[in-house]
Amino acid sequence: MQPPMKEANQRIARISAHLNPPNLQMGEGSILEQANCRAKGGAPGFKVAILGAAGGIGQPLALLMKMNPLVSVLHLYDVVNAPGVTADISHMDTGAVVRGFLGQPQLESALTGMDLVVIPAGVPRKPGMTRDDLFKINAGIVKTLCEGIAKCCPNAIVNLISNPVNSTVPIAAEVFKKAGTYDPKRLLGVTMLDVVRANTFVAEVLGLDPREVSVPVVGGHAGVTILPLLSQVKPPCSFTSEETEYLTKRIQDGGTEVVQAKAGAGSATLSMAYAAVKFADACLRGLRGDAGITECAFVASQVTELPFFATRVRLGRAGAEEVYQLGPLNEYERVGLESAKKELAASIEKGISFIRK
Ligand SMILES: NC(=O)C1=CN([C@@H]2O[C@H](COP(=O)(O)OP(=O)(O)OC[C@H]3O[C@@H](n4cnc5c(N)ncnc54)[C@H](O)[C@@H]3O)[C@@H](O)[C@H]2O)C=CC1
Ligand SMILES: O=C([O-])CC(=O)C(=O)O
Repeated sequence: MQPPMKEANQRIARISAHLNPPNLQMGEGSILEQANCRAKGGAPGFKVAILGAAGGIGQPLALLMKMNPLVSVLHLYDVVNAPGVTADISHMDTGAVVRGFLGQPQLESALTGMDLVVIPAGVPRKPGMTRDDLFKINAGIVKTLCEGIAKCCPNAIVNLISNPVNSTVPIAAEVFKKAGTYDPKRLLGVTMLDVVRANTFVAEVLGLDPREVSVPVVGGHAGVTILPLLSQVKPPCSFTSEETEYLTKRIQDGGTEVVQAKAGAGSATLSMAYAAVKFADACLRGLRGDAGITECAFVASQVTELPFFATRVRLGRAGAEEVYQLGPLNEYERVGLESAKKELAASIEKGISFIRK
């Protein structure tokens, strides 16, 4: 039976009133709450926030997270354009309820209650720049966002993408220490794109499907600190010294390859969103209690003398529950490790002193 005309008109008026752009800047009164819809995000799953959700990485990342069945609530935060991205993504007929948050005054609402916070906020490189050149701007952005996390969701797992990762992870750790909320297991620098690239490039050389290949990449996430362990590739295989040289360099320079190809229009966004979702999904499966989830990440570590280092970690309910050792290295990798540690030490120190100064 059709509702009476007056009631139907009222219902339409009530919903369309909430589709005005200002009301899409959701926080307290989300579009769903205001329109009194039945969906409240109560489906089983995890609550995930993306900080920097309107950016080159943030948008495809939001799209892919909205498709992830482990996500029940997806908060999209940015200092620009969050309402538009939120409106767009929220029309996808997948399970996660999407809410948007715009600007610093809505950061706390964006973060409250989150299980996982993914951070791709900050400026990307242009040709000729190193990742370290981004420190000046991104250090402050990461600091502010992590202060919000310490206050509103101190137990959330944090996936930090913003560059330079080798310094932003130490920055985040210092912010959390200052706030008294630091749990090293819950702070993970995302180096998954290095692994994704390594799998792809190694598969190309071997003539295999990249899905069958697994390459551990250790160290950090910039230039020589990115150290693929080609002696530990699965399935077991061997490389000529030319192949080793070519693959190591290509993996280390993968980011620069994209920056140059984009010629001023930014750095890797689509492959990064893919890698970020692959990593976030592993974290969520760990949170759910799945056994045997391992990925490489840049974490607090005792594997070397440095306080942070990327190796394979086991992901569980508490985050990075176990940090694996490097395993046997060949001579080429031992030399690479020394160069990686030298640069890493300086980048880590730079991040720490940014907060302690
Ligand atoms: N870890 C990794 O493997 C990779 C890291 N990156 C890094 O990810 C970062 C983002 O890259 P893109 O998405 O390409 O840049 P983008 O410029 O396209 O997007 C960044 C977004 O962050 C937002 N933002 C700026 N300040 C913010 C704040 N205080 N709070 C919240 N959001 C803020 C911007 O409004 C923008 O929407 C860069 O630092 C880049 O170097 C990029 C690729 C790989
Ligand atoms: O190269 C960049 O600036 C972005 C990045 O970290 C990557 O693509 O690996």
